Amino acid sequence: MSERDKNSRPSGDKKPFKNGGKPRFKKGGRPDGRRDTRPRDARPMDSRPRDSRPGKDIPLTSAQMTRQLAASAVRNVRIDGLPLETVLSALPGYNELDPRDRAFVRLIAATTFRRDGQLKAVFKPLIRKEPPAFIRAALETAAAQILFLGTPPHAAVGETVGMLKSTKATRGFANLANAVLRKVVEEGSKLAGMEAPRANIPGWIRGAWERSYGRAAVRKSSLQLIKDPPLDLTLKDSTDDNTKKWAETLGAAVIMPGTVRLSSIGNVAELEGYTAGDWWAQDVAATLPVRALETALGDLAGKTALDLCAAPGGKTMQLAAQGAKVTAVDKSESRLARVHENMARVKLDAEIICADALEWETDKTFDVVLLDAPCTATGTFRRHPDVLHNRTPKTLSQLVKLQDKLLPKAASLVAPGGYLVFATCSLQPEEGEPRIAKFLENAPEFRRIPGLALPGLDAPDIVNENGSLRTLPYYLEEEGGMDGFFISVMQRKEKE
Ligand SMILES: C[S@@+](CC[C@H](N)C(=O)[O-])C[C@H]1O[C@@H](n2cnc3c(N)ncnc32)[C@H](O)[C@@H]1O
Repeated sequence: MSERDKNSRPSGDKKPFKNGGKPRFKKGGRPDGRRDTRPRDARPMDSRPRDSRPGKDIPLTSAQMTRQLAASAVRNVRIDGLPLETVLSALPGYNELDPRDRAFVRLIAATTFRRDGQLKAVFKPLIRKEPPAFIRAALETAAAQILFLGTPPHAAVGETVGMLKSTKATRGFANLANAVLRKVVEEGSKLAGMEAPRANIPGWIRGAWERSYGRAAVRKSSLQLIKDPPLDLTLKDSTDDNTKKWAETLGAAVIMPGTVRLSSIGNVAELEGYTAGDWWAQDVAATLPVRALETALGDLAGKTALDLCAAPGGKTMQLAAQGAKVTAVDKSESRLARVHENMARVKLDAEIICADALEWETDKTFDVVLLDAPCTATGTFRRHPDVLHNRTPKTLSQLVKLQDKLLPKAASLVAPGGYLVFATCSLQPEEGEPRIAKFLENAPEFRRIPGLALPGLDAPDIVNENGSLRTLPYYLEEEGGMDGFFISVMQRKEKE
C-alpha cells in the first residue's frame, strides 16, 4: 500500500461499513486529519463509497464505472443535499466519460429519483436489514435500469455486482446484491406496479401539496414526474408569425405566442437557431412572470427593469428582448457567467452585477423590479427530479426567511407607480401566498394587481383566489405539463 493510500485509510477500523457507510473521519475533516475549509459544494466528491480501500481495488470496466457513478450520484444527492448536476460534475471520472455515457449515468440517477416510492416498494419485501447508503443506491439504480429503462436484466445485474466486487469495501455486499437483484428481475414489475406514482413524491412534500391543491391535482402531477420532460424554447421575437415559423422549422408545437415545445430535450446546442441566438431554453411556466408584467404595463420597451436574482438569465433575456433597459443582479459568479454567455449568444444587452441583493446599494429606482427568488425549486421536478430528494423542511424554512428579507429589499428599489413581481419555481405553499401577505402587512404603499390574463395560454385555473398566478405540473397535461410556479404582481402607489 502506498503512503497516500495508508493516509487515506481511516485508522483502526477493518470492517467495511461498520458505521453505516458514513465517512470515518470527523465531519468537515479530511482523511489526513486536516480540516477542509472549503465550502461544502466546492469540495471534491469521491465516486467510491467513502471508506473504500483503493489499494485493494480491481480496475472497473467502463460499464461498471457508469453504474458506480450513478450509484454514487444518488447517494451523494441524498446525503449532501446538493443538485444532481453539481454532484455529477464533481464525481471523479464523470467529466471524462463520452457524452453518451454521461447521459446514461444522468438518466439512471434521474430515473431512480423519479421512481423513488416505487423502488422503495420493490425493495421492502426483499431486504431485511437496511444496507449502507451506497449499497442501497447501487441496488436502486440497478432496479431502475431493469424496471424502467429497458436495460437487459443480465447487464444491469452483472455490471452492478461486478462493480461491487471490484472494491474491497463493497465486495462483502456483492452476493447480497446478486440475490436481491435476481428477485427484482422476477418480481420487481409486479411490486412496482402495485405502488401508485404519487408515492414517488416524498411524504412531507406530497402532504403539503395535497392540502393545498387537492389529491386529484397531486395524482395528475405525479404522472408528469415519471415521464421524460419536453423542451420549451422562448423565442427572441415572440410574434405569432415567428412562432409559427420556428414551430415548423424545428418540428415543434406552439404552446403560446413566443414559446414552442419539442417532445424531448436532446442536445439543445445542435438545434437550428441556437448559435444564431434566435431562442433560449425556458419552461413555459418560467416565462409567465415577465408575461404577467407585460400584461400589467402594456409595453416594456424603454422601461428600466431590475432582475434581482437573475442567473442563469432566462428572465433577463425576456425583459431585454421586450426592449427594457435591464440591470441583472445575482450573487453567484459562476451562474452569472452563464448570463454573460446567454446574453452574448442571443445578442441582447444588460448591465450585469455580481452582488448579494441584500447588501447591494444603488441610488436608482426602477420602473419594474422582478424578484425570482431563491426557493426549493420543487416546481421544476419534471426536469430535476432530484429536487424532491435534496430538500428538507429545514431548507424550506431557511429559504422562506431569505424570501422575507429579499422582498422588502426588492420593493425599496421600485419607483413610485412602478411594478414589483415576486416569483418562485416552487410548489411549496409557504413559498407563495404567505410571503406576499406578510410583505403587504408592512408595505401599505403596494397593492396587488390581480387576475392578469395571459393571452394564448390554454391552462385554466391559473389565477388563484388572491389574484396571484399558480401553475401546477399537470397543466398542459397532454403536451407534457409545465413547471409549478407562483407569481404575484404588485404596484407601488404614485404618491405616498
Ligand atoms: C431561481 S434562480 C433565478 C433564475 C433566473 N431568474 C432565471 O430566470 O434564469 C435564483 C437565483 O438567486 C440567486 N441568489 C440567491 N440568493 C441571492 C442573494 N442573496 N442575492 C443575489 N442573488 C441571490 C442564486 O444565485 C440563483 O441564481
